[in-house]
Amino acid sequence: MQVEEYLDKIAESEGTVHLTLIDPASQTPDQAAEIAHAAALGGTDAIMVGGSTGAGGVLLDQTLLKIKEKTDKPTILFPGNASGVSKHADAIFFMSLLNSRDINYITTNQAMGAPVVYKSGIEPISMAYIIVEPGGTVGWVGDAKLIPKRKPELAVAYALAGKYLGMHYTYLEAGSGADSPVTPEMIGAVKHVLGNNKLIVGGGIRDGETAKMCALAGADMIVTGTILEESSNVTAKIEELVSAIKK
Ligand SMILES: CC(C)=CCC/C(C)=C/CC/C(C)=C/CC/C(C)=C/COP(=O)(O)OP(=O)(O)O
Ligand SMILES: O=P(O)(O)OC[C@@H](O)CO
Ligand SMILES: [Mg+2]
Repeated sequence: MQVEEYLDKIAESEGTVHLTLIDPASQTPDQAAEIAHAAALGGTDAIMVGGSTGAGGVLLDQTLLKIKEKTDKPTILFPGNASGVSKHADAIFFMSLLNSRDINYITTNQAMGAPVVYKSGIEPISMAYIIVEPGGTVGWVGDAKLIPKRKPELAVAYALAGKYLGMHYTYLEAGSGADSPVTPEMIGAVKHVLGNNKLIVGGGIRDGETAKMCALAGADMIVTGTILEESSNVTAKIEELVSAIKK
């Protein structure tokens, strides 16, 4: 089964998907594989691999290879630029940062990365990437014109544009390590116009209660990264998050 179909099926049958984000720059490949293994035991559905700084090349390849030794969960690239593509992943979130001011993040990195995706045969999953305040490192790196937290209508406008451009997924991003995630009002307003298109929410989600709030507001998939890097018991943390968002 293709990864997109796999994720969509889980969203349908279990209500919400949990995605574990691993940044190859944050630990060794062996440590990354331990986190992925522990996350799989806790019930995560797939492993996203990427970071906004220094996440390409040998470190990315080694991280993916080690993760694949330790778990059968699908691996999905979450690239910060064209160097974030690796043939060792199962799929890639092939995203355009719709509210960037920099054409590099709207189409150029995509053009530079596309031939690598083509040759490697990994599955591209088209995605509209929208960054909301505070935006964190990724907002700065991607030169995003941040969507104000209290302006859901602007997020709705970008999400609709992505949908009409044919993108299957929409990712509302508050930035890795954000103090608080995207508001339920914004999530609900965006999901309302997306209909059956899948909505991913990430940035600043640290506990089951917050994850549940995002899921109830309309998120189809929840991403957590930072909290897992900080957890002493990744399996228990994932169990907390997963049990809060699944039917
Ligand atoms: C499709 C291709 C080949 C490239 C897309 C390139 C685009 C649009 C990038 C968007 C801007 C960007 C810098 C995204 C990075 C996404 C990401 C991996 C963020 C989270 O990484 P963390 O490691 O959690 O955050 P820090 O890097 O801030 O720690
Ligand atoms: O690290 P956290 O805050 O979980 O954010 C995850 C993801 O949305 C970052 O791209
Ligand atoms: Mg990081």
